[in-house]
Amino acid sequence: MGLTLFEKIWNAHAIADLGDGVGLLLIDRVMLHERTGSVALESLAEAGRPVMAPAQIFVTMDHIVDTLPGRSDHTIMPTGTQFITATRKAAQAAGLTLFDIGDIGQGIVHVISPEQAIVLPGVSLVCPDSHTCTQGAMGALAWGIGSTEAEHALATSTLRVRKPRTMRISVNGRLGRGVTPKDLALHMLARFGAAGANGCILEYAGEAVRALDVEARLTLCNMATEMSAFSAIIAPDETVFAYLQGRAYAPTGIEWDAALADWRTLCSDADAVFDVEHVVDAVDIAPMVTWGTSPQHAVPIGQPVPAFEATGTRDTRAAYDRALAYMGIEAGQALEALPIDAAFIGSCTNARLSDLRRAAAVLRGRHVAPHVKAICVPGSTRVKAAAEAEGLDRVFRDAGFEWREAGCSMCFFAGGESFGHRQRVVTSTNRNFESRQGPETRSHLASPETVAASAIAGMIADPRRLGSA
Ligand SMILES: CC(C)[C@H](C(=O)O)[C@@H](O)C(=O)O
Ligand code: SF4
Repeated sequence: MGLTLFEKIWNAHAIADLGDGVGLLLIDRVMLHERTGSVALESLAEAGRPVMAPAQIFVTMDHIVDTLPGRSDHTIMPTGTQFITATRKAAQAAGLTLFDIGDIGQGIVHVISPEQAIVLPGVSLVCPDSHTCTQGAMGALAWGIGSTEAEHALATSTLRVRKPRTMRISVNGRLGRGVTPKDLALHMLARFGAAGANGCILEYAGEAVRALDVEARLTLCNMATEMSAFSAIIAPDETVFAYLQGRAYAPTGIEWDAALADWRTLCSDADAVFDVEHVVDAVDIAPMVTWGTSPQHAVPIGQPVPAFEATGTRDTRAAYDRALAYMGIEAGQALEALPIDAAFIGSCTNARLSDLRRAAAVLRGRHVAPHVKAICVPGSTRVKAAAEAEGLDRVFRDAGFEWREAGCSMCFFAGGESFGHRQRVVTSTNRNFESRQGPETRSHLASPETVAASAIAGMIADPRRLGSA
């Protein structure tokens, strides 16, 4: 029987079989950010244990750092500065690579890693952050861990891992005009549910996935954690290899040639067997938006809020009622044309250059509705610089968007900056949980072009109706 891509990478990193389905794996890269990384680094230093392989550890400032222009170590979050300074101090003391405030390499951890070829096909990479699954789009085994596990990985370059079950979702056909990988991810969440990939390593395959560029694949894999997957992975191909060549940490010369030969073997064998298989048809998918407080609460924009009976058995009646009450909407109500207070383009899901380009194409020559607070936060300082080099910042600013420094920003309200009480936000992020973007904020997840179209309309809008100006 053939092997899945996951099994090939697992076998290449297995040091010992610890029994009961648990293996000890070699860890090639650890990525850290100031929110959870500081905890791991400090605790390790307190225990007097050194980092085993400092050259394989990369640290960035993204979660707590302000994204306001002219930022410094000072943050709106009262205790935020401590996280930043502690992370810097610990990273410097341990001799780690640090992408600090003001550094071109700074940005959201899952954006800067592919951007600098820190993550490569076939490597094992961990980060104390649940969206580490994003990086599986490069053909790596990359997954989110806790701070204690991060400590272990830092000290030993190994980790105990329970072998996940395997799942493959094959996406046939091609996505239609104006339909994005974010819509595909939300479509799958609506169909399979927030527990749909429970603990599985989820391989995305099929014609529609092969056709995606690297940034689109990153968006798709980003939301696997919202389906409770262990992680996601896509077999690396020429699209990925071309993207990586020449980037900062990519191999060069004969090492590149050797790596390429190895990477070309990284795919699931034709006779590999997965524990679970699903097939999705890309042509069936329309631009999506969420109506509730879980990413699984997603519907095509043109459809009304579904009745409880139509949502399957995933929510209890009480949870469904609570979600609607929280969101201030009713069953059967149209989502399209629902008035909004704010629009947010940012996050590790949808703040790469291609996302900003597509949103800018919607915004060009238009202006956001007067009552809408609209913010764009590039995913990394490099994305910001590249966007500015082609004038996208002007498009956003002229349209009435704030143009920010790179970071997680208002994807995740952690006591810092936020949208106002009960504000309705259309957002390109990945989580619409209660109070995710501020006190009792009402978040509607969507693609960057849907966020842009909605900002202009002042209400939830289908970007296909607006098109490029
Ligand atoms: C703060 C961090 C640990 C958290 C995560 O793990 O994902 C955050 O990034 C999020 O998106 O909720
Ligand atoms: S952008 Fe949002 S989802 Fe991504 S790592 Fe930051 S807080 Fe988490």
